Amino acid sequence: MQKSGSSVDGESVVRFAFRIHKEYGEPVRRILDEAEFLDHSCKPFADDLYLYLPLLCYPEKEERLAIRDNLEPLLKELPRPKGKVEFLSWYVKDISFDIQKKALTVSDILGFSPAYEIIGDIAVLDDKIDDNVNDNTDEITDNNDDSNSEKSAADISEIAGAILTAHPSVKTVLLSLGPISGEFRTRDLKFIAGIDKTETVHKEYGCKYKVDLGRAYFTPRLSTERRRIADQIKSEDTVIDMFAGVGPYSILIAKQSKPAQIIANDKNDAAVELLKENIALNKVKNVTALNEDAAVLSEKYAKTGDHIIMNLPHNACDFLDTAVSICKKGGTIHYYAMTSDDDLFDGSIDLIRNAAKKQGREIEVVEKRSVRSYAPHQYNICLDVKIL
Ligand SMILES: C[S@@+](CC[C@H](N)C(=O)[O-])C[C@H]1O[C@@H](n2cnc3c(N)ncnc32)[C@H](O)[C@@H]1O
Repeated sequence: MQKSGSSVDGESVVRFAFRIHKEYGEPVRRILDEAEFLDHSCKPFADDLYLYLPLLCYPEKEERLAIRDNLEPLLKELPRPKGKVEFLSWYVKDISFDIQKKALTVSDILGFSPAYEIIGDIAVLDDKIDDNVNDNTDEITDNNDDSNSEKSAADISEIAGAILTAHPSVKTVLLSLGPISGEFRTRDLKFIAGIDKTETVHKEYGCKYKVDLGRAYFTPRLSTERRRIADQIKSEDTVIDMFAGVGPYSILIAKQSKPAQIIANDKNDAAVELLKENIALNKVKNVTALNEDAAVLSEKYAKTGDHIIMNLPHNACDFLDTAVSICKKGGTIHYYAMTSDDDLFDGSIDLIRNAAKKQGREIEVVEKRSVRSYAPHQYNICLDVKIL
């Protein structure tokens, strides 16, 4: 990276800017942010036509080429902005940006860091928010040590107030009364502050998911994992999402990878209702929503899937016979499980090999991943396994 000439003048600072037509602003901002070029200490601004994004520095030639390679396909996909578009240089120097005032965080207000998770405009308070605590992604904010379950009602309402102050976009604070549990992986929630509701719309990688946290499973913590799977899907593929929930794998795949067809199934009626709404909300056409027990999928979909997604980590093993039977020769099963560090992968691989063997098939393990930690020495893993 080359150093940009920058100077501070009271409330503003001079930076290199990335200038792009306003209608392309959000996806471009995301790509530059992912490439870690955005200077978050300054406020982006727009004039009549263009958005100016503050850069930490002027990228080196190779970095500029990489940014261009990432942006060009995306810009081609988006509709051309209306009105006259001048193709000016993306990089402009000596642009003055206002400095972002540092917002108060929840721990600034409270003096400690409670555990909570934000989904859409709802914050869920709990020290065991999900199937998966001790997660090392950054989608949980201020999630450190404390157990909210041991706090008094007054403490809880003080925490809720701090969350509402520190996150102006949060409209509702709920308290999770226990872990995610049961066949449909849902949780009991208690309303604490703001607007009394459990429904919201969560945005992720350009997709919108309507969720109802009381009636169907959803976690934002798997966003990177969902993207990893979507990156493997090709346009001619058939994808079978056996435990689709409200559709975060299927819809991202439909939008990003545009495969021939996606069968998205869940046994929970409420999840499938939301899945259908999410298909409409995201305007994806190639997703078929089913409301079945996954065990019956082999009747209709024998040997049709190029990718079988088995995101039911606590008991995906019970559905391996079905998964093998609906997987085409050479197709891939994405198998999620909860395992401990004394046997992260081998036991699960044996289960998949045995299920394949029963149907006269062999396996090839393509990838073994620890997706996130779940409890001390316990991990949520994913195995990508070809069924030959
Ligand atoms: C861990 S959640 C994953 C949902 C979704 N893939 C996601 O990432 O948000 C597992 C889902 O499997 C569904 N499920 C549980 N048992 C099932 C079965 N026998 N057949 C189909 N779906 C089932 C639950 O209702 C739940 O939505």
